[in-house]
Amino acid sequence: MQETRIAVLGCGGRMGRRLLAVTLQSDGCRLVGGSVRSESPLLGQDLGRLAGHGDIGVESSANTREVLADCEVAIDFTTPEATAQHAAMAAETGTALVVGTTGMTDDDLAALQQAAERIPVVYGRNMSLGVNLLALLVEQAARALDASYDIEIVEMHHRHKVDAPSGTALLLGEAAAAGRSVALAEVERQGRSGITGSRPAGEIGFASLRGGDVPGDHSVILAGDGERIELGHRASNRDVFALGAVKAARWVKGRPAGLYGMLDVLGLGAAQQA
Ligand SMILES: NC(=O)C1=CN([C@@H]2O[C@H](COP(=O)(O)OP(=O)(O)OC[C@H]3O[C@@H](n4cnc5c(N)ncnc54)[C@H](OP(=O)(O)O)[C@@H]3O)[C@@H](O)[C@H]2O)C=CC1
Ligand SMILES: O=C(O)C1=N[C@H](C(=O)O)C[C@H](O)C1
Repeated sequence: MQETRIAVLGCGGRMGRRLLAVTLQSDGCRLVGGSVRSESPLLGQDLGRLAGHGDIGVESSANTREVLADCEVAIDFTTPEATAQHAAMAAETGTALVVGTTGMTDDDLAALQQAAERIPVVYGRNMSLGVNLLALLVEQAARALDASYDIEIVEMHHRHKVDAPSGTALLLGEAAAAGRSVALAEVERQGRSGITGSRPAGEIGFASLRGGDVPGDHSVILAGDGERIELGHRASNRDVFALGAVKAARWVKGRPAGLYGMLDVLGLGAAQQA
């Protein structure tokens, strides 16, 4: 099989470095570029060194357009603003995209959708096999149980995470809401404090914890009278996300333009779930 030429946008970040390393170690992949911001102290660094390997003779660049033009698939785990700009550029260069950035606004998502009219884009708020399987189980459990079972979603992440609830928590909330055939926006409750009143039936609650170096823990609790069901996932390192992203990069190469989700990549179902 032909090699997939991959570039990593935001290659100096926590995920960026693991994406470099996993791409370098993956059969059928060639790491051909990486971008950093023009102000970054990591500009011009060898990508192999950034990944914790030996030098590979490819340096980080602040010329994102050139990086995009030189690869077949770009993987983007940066910030919502940067991802929206990268999507517009990738549509111009005709480069396929794999996006893992969370905290995207409706406008940022619209930029991804617009790009997906011209290029194939995989968008996944969690690239691990386990979380995507968990989302299917949550949907099934929420469908099987009536609204006398209260659904609460708890997530914990490292102290550096800037968005809450996590993209994964929202993905799991959407899965639970789909199981109940309601829109999440109609029933979600993000955080509680003060005199909140008693809990309305049907609410889907979110709680976010931050601390230490936790790569990502998620629990979905379905609490009824006399029993409680807990479905959960714990990532023990970031490679589980990077491996999913590189798998998506290999999968998306050569696909028609469109917005795809990790369920498509993982072959877990026809649903378009990002
Ligand atoms: N979908 C999934 O499976 C996962 C998603 N994520 C998401 O990925 C994102 C990144 O997470 P994480 O790696 O922890 O965060 P980091 O802050 O460590 O990394 C983000 C990187 O993007 C860089 N960056 C920002 N703007 C640009 C730009 N215009 N051009 C090039 N680089 C840019 C930053 O550079 P600088 O430092 O110079 O500002 C930084 O190095 C988050 O949204 C997170 O939620 C994380 C893990 C898994
Ligand atoms: O910022 C992170 O680290 C993570 N972000 C994603 C999210 O917001 O769900 C995925 C993973 O949990 C790690």
